[in-house]
Amino acid sequence: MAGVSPLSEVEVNGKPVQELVENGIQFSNRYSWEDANYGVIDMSAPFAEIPVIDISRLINSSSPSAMGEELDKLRSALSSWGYFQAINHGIENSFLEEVREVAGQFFHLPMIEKQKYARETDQLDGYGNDMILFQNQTLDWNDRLFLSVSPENERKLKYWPENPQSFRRIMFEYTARIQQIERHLLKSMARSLNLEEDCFSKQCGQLALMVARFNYYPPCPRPDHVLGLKPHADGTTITILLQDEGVEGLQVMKDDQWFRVPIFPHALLVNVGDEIEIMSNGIFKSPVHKVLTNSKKERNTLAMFCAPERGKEIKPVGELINDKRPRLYKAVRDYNETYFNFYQQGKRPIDAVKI
Ligand SMILES: O=C(O)CCC(=O)C(=O)O
Ligand SMILES: [Fe+2]
Repeated sequence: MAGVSPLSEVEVNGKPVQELVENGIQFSNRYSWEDANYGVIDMSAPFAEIPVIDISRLINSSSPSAMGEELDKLRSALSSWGYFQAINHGIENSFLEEVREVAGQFFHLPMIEKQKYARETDQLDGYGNDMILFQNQTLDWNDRLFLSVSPENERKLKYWPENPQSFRRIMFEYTARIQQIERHLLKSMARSLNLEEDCFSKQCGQLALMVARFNYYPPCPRPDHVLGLKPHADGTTITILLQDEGVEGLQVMKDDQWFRVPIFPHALLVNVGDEIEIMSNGIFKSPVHKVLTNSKKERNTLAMFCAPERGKEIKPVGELINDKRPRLYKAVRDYNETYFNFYQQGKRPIDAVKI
C-alpha cells in the first residue's frame, strides 16, 4: 500500500472512502471536521444510560400493570434521551447475524462490483459516499448503500445487490420484520401519551415509506479530526438501528453534552426522528447524534428509516396542544426531501418548521 498522499478536491469528490483507503490515501482536509457549536471530538465521553424497553411487554403482556410500566418507561425514554434499546423485539439473533453478514459481504466486494449499484447524481438510492451539495462541506468518513424498501413500488431493484446471492431475500424479510416492530411502536408511543393508538400511524398513511441505509465506516487514520457522520437528528418518524456488534462509534447529545451509546447485545436501537417530535408537539425528542471513527477497525450499521407516505401532511396532534403547551410546529409534508440541504450545512431542518 502506498504512503500518505496529498489529495486534490477533484480526487476526493464522489469517491467512496473505502477507495481512498485502498489507494493508500490517508487524509484530506475535506474530511476534517470543526464546528464550534457542537464541541470537540471526545472518544472517551461518558456512556449514555439509554433505557432498555422490553417490546414483548408492550405487545402481548398478559398483565396490564406490566404493560403500563413499560409504557411509562417508553414515554420517559423518548422524552429524555429520544433513544431506547429494544429487547425481546421478536427478531431472532441468528437472523440479525445473517443481516450483518450480507451487509459486510457487500462492502467487501471489489469496488468494480459495488460500483454496479452506484448512486446516480441527485438520487438517494444506491451505493456511494457522502452526498456533496456544497463546495465547502465537510465530508463524512462513511460509505453507504441506500435502498428504498417500502412500499414495494418504491423499490428500485437495480440498486439491490445480487451479490451476495441471499442479499435481496434477506432484506425483503428484514423489512417485513422491522415494519411489524414499527407498527407496534407507533401504537405504543401513542398509548404512552394517552392518545388513540392509531393517531401517529394515521398521519403516516397507508403507504408509509421505509428506507434502509447500510453504513460502512472504514478505519480512519485521524479519528481525532474526522467524523463518520456529522452531528444530525434524523428526519424520520422513528429510526431502527442495527448496531455493529463489536465496534462502538455512535454518540448522542443531551443537555449540550455528548455521550457514547453503548452496544447492547441482540437489541435494536430505536430513536425518535424530527417527524415524531413534530407530531408529539415536542414531547418526544429527536436527539442530535454523530458517529466517531476508529483508527483500527471498520464499523457496519444498518439504519431503517421510517417516514410518512409521500405528500401526506403531518402536524402536532390536537390533544397535545393546550394553554400550557402551545403548538410548537407548523404542518409539513415531504419533510425528508429537503433534509440533506440542511444536513450538509450543519443545520437542523426542524428549526425551519418551528412556530
Ligand atoms: O451508524 C450509526 O451508529 C448511526 C447511523 C445514523 O445515525 C444514521 O444513519 O442516520
Ligand atoms: Fe442518524
